[in-house]
Amino acid sequence: MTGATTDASPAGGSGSRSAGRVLLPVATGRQVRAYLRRVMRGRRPLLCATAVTMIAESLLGLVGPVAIGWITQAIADHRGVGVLVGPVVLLATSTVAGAAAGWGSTVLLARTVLPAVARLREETVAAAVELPIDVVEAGGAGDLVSRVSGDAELVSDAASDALGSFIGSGLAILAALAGLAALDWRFALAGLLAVPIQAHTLRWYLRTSRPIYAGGRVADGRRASALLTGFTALSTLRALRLGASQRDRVEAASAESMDYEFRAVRAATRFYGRLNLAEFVGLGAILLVAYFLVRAELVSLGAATTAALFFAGLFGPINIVLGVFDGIQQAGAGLARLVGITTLTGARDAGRPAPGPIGTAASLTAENVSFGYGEGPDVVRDISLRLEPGRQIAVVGTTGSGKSTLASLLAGLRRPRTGTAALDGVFLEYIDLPQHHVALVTQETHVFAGTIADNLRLARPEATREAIDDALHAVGAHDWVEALPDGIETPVGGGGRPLTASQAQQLALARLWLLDPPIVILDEATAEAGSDTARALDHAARQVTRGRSSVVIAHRLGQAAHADIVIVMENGRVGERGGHEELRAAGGVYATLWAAWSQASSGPA
Ligand SMILES: Nc1ncnc2c1ncn2[C@@H]1O[C@H](COP(=O)(O)OP(=O)(O)OP(=O)(O)O)[C@@H](O)[C@H]1O
Repeated sequence: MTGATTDASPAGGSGSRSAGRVLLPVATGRQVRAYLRRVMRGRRPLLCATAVTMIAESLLGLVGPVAIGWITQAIADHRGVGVLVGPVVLLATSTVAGAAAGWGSTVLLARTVLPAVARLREETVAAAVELPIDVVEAGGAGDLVSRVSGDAELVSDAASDALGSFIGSGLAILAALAGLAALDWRFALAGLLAVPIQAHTLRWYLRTSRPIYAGGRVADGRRASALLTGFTALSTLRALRLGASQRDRVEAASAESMDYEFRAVRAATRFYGRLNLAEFVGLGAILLVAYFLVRAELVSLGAATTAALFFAGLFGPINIVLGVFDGIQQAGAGLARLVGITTLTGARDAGRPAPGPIGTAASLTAENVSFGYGEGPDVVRDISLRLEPGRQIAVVGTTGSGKSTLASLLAGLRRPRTGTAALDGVFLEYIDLPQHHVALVTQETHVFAGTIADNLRLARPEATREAIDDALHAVGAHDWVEALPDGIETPVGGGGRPLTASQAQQLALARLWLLDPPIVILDEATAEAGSDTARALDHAARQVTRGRSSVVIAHRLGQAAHADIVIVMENGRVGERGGHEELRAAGGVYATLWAAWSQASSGPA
């Protein structure tokens, strides 16, 4: 099992604990490097071509100062205008060629790096979608959202912008230093006086800003979690008048996040201030050296001008390179959080047995499955069952006995604490998107923003009009959908036409019909027993389970009468197990429940 949310994540990434919550893991430096090597594999030729055009761009950038130096010298020597033609043509050509090389390097960089960033985004979103619910719950959905949005944005910006500037400016610096040395080694030496100050400043800045950025990203995740909790639990918070305390939580998370931002800005201001000092020292030294060298006639005035221009021309690239560390540090913190998500599925895949083909006649088994929420006690205890192809198991029990929890374990949405849930012998957590094999309809059905047809085509994008009508007929929703002004094209969900709970449930069942999975698990409890709605939903449920293997959480006891096996849950355990008639005859808990049910309702539907 991948206990992904503990401090020592299974993949070795470090999870962080905050305010009692264990956040999703953050990848280690080694994991990030391994990930980068993997995504950049096969892109080496493009990367080399990018580097070559960047070097060309930087070298061409040096031609300008050299040409201006020649021109200055020619004017100082009172030479004829004809002498200027060569340097001027060189200046113009190098400018055009430099612009072309700059364009080429930008295009190549985009082709090299942007697909890698896109892949990182895709992989992390895919990994995030596959995370078991308990991992997301423990880590906080907000943290996950902030990773796949904010962190992905930082990495994308750094890769497409900062990285290019970093490489280009780094090369420009090297070339300019070489140019300085070529003019006179003493110029290079004078310019190098700035380096110790810059190196010290950079070391100080990296040491200071790394924890600020890492902490800031985590704080942003926490703020997103607090906000998301506020939105998703809005009605509960309002009903219980808990708005103020939730607002306090959001404010505290925002204050923490802002504190990190202030600290980052303070560090950056001091960083740039110290860099200005380094420039002042370097340029002062070069001008001093130039003064003495020209006076001693060891270098020409033109060479001295070129040297000063070279050094002044270094300010921009140096500031860019050092400033880019800012972006790279932030992106590094974001990248570690993104790769942290992929380590969870990576750890799962490392232990994954090669799954054989899972057929449509697969059998679903649970062996000694136990589960509890968070660090709480087990609410499902030591349950074993086997669902044979085409058979139906009904699970009954009092409220809170663990039925819905068992349903989510059998659907692979949650992972057992101990024991295993498997499909044809393959553990559910080793199967990509087990919903393709096992589909679950829960008590909370989400109506997605879009038309009714859009909602149904989520299950099968290529579904024809006829297929959609069939599905609606099967679940008994065809008539009310047809009666809507735009039929299946009527907008529903998020601002669209409101649907009743049982209509939403019917749409969920129609989606299931289109999805056509071999195994279905039904855990819906929208309708009051004995009502017309209950009868309609029971009919729809029977339609979608016909010919399939199914587990029906029988919130209305009448649903159990048609099952091959009935399991009675008591306090998380299997209390009784057997056929409907067999259990009725046994005179135990089920018989009592059934008698009460039959009396209270107008009879089984
Ligand atoms: N997300 C959760 N976090 C913590 N505890 C939970 C969570 N969901 C359920 N529980 C607890 O687990 C136990 C089993 O709940 P479960 O919903 O599985 O029971 P159930 O038999 O399906 O109940 P019902 O018929 O009311 O839906 C209950 O004590 C419940 O309070």
